Amino acid sequence: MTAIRPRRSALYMPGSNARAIEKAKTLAADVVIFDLEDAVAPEAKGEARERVCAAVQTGGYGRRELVIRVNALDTPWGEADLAAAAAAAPDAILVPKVSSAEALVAVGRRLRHLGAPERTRVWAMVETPLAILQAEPIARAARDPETRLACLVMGTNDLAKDTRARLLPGRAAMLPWLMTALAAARAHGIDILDGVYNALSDAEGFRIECEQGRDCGFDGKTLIHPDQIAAANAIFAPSAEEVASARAIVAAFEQPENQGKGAINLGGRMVERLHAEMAMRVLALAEAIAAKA
Ligand SMILES: CC(C)(COP(=O)(O)OP(=O)(O)OC[C@H]1O[C@@H](n2cnc3c(N)ncnc32)[C@H](O)[C@@H]1OP(=O)(O)O)[C@@H](O)C(=O)NCCC(=O)NCCSC(=O)C[C@H](O)C(=O)O
Ligand SMILES: [Mg+2]
Repeated sequence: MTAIRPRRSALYMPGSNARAIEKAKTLAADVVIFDLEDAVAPEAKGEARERVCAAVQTGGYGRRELVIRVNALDTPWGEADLAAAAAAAPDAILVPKVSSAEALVAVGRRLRHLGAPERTRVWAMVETPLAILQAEPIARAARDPETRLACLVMGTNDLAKDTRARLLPGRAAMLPWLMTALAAARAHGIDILDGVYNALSDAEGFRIECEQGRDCGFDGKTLIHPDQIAAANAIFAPSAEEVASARAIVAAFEQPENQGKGAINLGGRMVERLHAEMAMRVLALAEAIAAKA
């Protein structure tokens, strides 16, 4: 099994907000996303680019994964963002409004041309109606090493804007699109993060939406405020009961009497070898989270 990198909580912050960029060094988010796109006004784009790239190069963020969200390449800022981000060498560059696999191939080529280090991966926002319709080819681009694609990120605000679907409790309208993107990501072995929850002060609504995202299979949730980090970290981590159950399943299949069996009875439940594989992933994720502490 490849090493797991926990991505329970991915906190966006405007690249124009110096206080937030500094504060992120002390926050328990697994991922810090420095935004140069929608959270930054056009007149502040240049200054934000410089501030964000300097912060990434200077460091001080410990084990947090650092991601720069650039403006789309067809905007007046995209090319300069990509060049500056490539030189800053974050863990990943998040590309917004991706609607085709070809767009990712073009970004990958530009990054190679710019000399971006191999360790800098590409993440793609899934936030246009076309991206939903093209989710499988977009995720399949991860099989082409030139694209560097490692993770999809749902952009539910843009999806709501472009489709006119409403972001209501339960997300009935969004669920088919969330699951389409999730199936595409899983089919091609990459991670996928759920969209943001805009109601900053609604802790209960946020908890419910995190649990829904976790139960849908997302690896974590994108966040907009530090107050959302603790709940996301707890909900997207395996619970103590899940870890205990995973240990029991792995131990059961290690028993000599179960060596040749594909399915066993464990405490009144049928458990198959696929459950042992799932259990090993739960244990690996729990270990990776513990190693961060
Ligand atoms: C939403 C906010 C504008 C709220 O700001 P504010 O009211 O100022 O927050 P607080 O006063 O409660 O802040 C308390 C302290 O926390 C720091 N803070 C706040 N937000 C962040 C953050 N995101 N990261 C780091 N630190 C943050 C404040 O500086 C305060 O610190 P201190 O001075 O020490 O007390 C604001 O939270 C915000 O700007 N959030 C992020 C907005 C953003 O990045 N949006 C773009 C991404 S969302 C998106 O585009 C999704 C996708 O593309 C889609 O289509 O769906
Ligand atoms: Mg968006």
